[in-house]
Amino acid sequence: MSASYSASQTTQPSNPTAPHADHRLVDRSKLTQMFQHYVDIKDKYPHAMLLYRVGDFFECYFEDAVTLAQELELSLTSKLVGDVGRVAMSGVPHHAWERHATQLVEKGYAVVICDQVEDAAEAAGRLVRREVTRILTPGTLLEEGMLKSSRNNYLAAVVIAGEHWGLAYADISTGEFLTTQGSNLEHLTQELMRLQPAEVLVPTNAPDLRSLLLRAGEKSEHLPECLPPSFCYCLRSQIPFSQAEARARLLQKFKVRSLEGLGCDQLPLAVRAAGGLLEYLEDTQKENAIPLQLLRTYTLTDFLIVDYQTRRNLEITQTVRDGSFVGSLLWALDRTSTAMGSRALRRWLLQPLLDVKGIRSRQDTIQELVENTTLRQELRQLLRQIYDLERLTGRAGSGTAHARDLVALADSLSRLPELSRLVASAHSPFLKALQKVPPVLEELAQKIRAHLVESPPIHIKEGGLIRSGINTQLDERRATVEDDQKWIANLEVDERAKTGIPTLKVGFNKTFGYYISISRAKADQVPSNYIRKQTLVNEERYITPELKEREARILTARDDLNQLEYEIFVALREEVGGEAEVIRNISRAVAAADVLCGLAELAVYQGYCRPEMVEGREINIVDGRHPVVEQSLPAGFFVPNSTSLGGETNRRGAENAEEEEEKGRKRQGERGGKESSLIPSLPDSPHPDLIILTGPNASGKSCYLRQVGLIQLMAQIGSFVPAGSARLGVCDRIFTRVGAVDDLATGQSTFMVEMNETANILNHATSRSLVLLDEIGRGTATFDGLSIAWAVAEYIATEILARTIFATHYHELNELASLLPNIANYQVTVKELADQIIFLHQVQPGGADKSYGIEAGRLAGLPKVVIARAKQVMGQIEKHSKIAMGLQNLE
Ligand SMILES: Nc1ncnc2c1ncn2[C@@H]1O[C@H](COP(=O)(O)OP(=O)(O)OP(=O)(O)O)[C@@H](O)[C@H]1O
Repeated sequence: MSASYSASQTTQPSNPTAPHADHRLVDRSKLTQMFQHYVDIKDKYPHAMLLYRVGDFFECYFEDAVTLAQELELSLTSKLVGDVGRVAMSGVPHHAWERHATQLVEKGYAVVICDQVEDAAEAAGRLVRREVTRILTPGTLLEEGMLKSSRNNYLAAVVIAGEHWGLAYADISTGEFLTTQGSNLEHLTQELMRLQPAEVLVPTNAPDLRSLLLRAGEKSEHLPECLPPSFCYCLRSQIPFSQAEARARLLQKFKVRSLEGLGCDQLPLAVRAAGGLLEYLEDTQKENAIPLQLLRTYTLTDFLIVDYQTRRNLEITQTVRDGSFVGSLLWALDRTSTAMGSRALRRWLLQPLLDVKGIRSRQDTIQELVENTTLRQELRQLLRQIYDLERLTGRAGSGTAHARDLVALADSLSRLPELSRLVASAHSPFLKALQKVPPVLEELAQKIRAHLVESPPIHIKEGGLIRSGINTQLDERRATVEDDQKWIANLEVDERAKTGIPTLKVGFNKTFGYYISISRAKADQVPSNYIRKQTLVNEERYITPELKEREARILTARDDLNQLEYEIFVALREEVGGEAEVIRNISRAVAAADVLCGLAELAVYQGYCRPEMVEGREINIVDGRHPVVEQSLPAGFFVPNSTSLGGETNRRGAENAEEEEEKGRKRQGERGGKESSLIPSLPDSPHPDLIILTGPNASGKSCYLRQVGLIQLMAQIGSFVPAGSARLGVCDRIFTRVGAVDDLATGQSTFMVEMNETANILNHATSRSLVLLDEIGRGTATFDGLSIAWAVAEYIATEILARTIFATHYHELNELASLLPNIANYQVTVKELADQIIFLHQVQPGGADKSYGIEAGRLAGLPKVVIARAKQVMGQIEKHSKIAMGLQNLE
């Protein structure tokens, strides 16, 4: 049973006079009609928080009341219900439900909204009609206030069969819907970590087949162990995830005869996951038909693979230290002007490209915008006036948009023709995509503007939305109401004249409606047709039959008017929803142009260059900079450094990874699993495959290492890069092994974490990969560590041939370069003065010939004798540690 439910489940209090706090334990025959309805609904959604509309409040009763009060720190009261006695109760004002529901969803609860769907007056004495109008779960949010504008909110579904898996995900607020399949569970984990879904659906054999929501970190025997614990999971029935049902559902949803066009015909697990996800939406979104885009099938290997550790180490979307956005690569690069662009940039950074053509067309667009300053600036200005078209459309399509959303949508749509005029003579692909605006969108924008007033109210059932002249019936009703209102407005003047009471007033309140108010001192002067309704301290309130008649007319006419306005609005909203596909197509183009325009702006202001993307394995960066550190230092303080790795001359490896794996296997076989040959026949090269990078603490090794990784990653999203110039071959993966932290959650030691990560790299890297290793072997005894570091570097340089930078304090590793021609030594230089070390942050060829640890100890104030002794010990160690020579003797 889910903890979200058990948290809300409270046992019957031992004190018989305490309010009931478990709806299952009351005698239902004794409940009032409304409460019977309440418990019926609660039975249907036992695992969700039920917010039940009563008048101006959404109320919770029984166990939900207790949970609501606890979770949102509200007061818990009770209500006397029929003959069952008191029932625990708490609630929130109806206009604030979104805020409170958001908090509950953030805490991992599913929330069911049961609203009044008719006016209390309409019900005229019988029970007001109430229906479940919305079910909110973390992955199915649509409301503006509940979503972060700069990131997608994904709902994912997984199907696992042995080592094979299917994964589908959708952002129902923007309509994206994708699916994929794989055969290695580790890849599933990595993909989930990339997506960071708000909710993950998992088919299960759990006995209770209704939705069970497990909050992040919560355990369940029904949850497959391979799934990372950091997400919110929803356990679902197996049936909609079956091949037949899932397939049928997809065919029906997308009105296609076969799944071939969607690309998943031959991917049964991908189909099952996507079908299961669709069923969940049907189940939770009720009549709100979510406008999803056509399902797209993708393959993990279509993109540069950046695993979770690497994304974390390179601080792509958040910093390692405190998980903040400020200081991350995304923070440094984001100059977008729209929410859509901001989300797209995040997606691009998490899924860089492999396809050189795709990269170049992004570069071409950036280049055009870099070169054409006026175009860039005008484009940015115009983009700023475009609201979140993707999400506004989503809300229109799902019937949750209010009138202000449609006005914002119309405003944005009417910017599109301006946008198209602006880019009319542009020639790069992503700007050309904006040149044609489907005429239907202009018409739609005009229609919305023609129908809706300029600043409509937030509530859509209380009138004041629709302009006059749109609907004759509406105009007639309005005229009647206005006439009657005029009559009432004149009444005060007329009655004052008639009665001779100058202080007479006409007022209105919710309980009595319209009334005539007269001070008590003048009460003896009231005419005989006045009927006294209420006596206050200083005044008497009256009505007249004529006033009441007018009032009834006004109120009914106003209700009718509001209803008619609502109907016109809903029809308009549906029309907008009907164009979701067209709007979203252009939104995607706007988002992409926004990202590229932002990257162009960045390139200009930060002095980035267009990297030349080449076919080979080359990574050639002249005067590269770290994009984030550079921005956090005063201008001109960052010291640029160059990098040259993996030139053509080193290409001993095969063209593609598969061939390479095969070669690797052969190599392994030839040696009968023996250790690798120490001196491979590699030609000398100015572009090594592996750089051993040494230098004192805080000299800039980590910074340099990351800068190379970030430049490569930026290049593969199509961005310009912080360098004087760059020639870059496309990488298939970037690996990092950086720093050392104990993984307390899994109880693994620093050293084990480090070894696991290193093993992962050695087992998966290819000659097309970029490997960044920062300190290997520090978490164990020095000799163990040094030996492992040596063997790892050697293995990479001889067997894998991945482009690698290996930062280390073991300057003994510099000896490797004398053995292997594709290894080069680099050092980050410092200037030593008598009593201080000056960091130059310059990376230069050559290895640091000494470790600065003892020096650092001296500067820190260690006693002189300790320093002197340390130097003696050091001398001894060095004397006996000519590793290369020793190993050669072994051969
Ligand atoms: N190229 C550079 N230009 C200017 N400042 C730099 C440069 N590289 C690094 N720095 C500064 O030096 C600081 C230390 O750099 P970094 O953490 O990379 O050192 P390190 O050699 O890896 O140290 P340790 O061995 O202790 O891990 C950085 O925070 C940065 O502010």
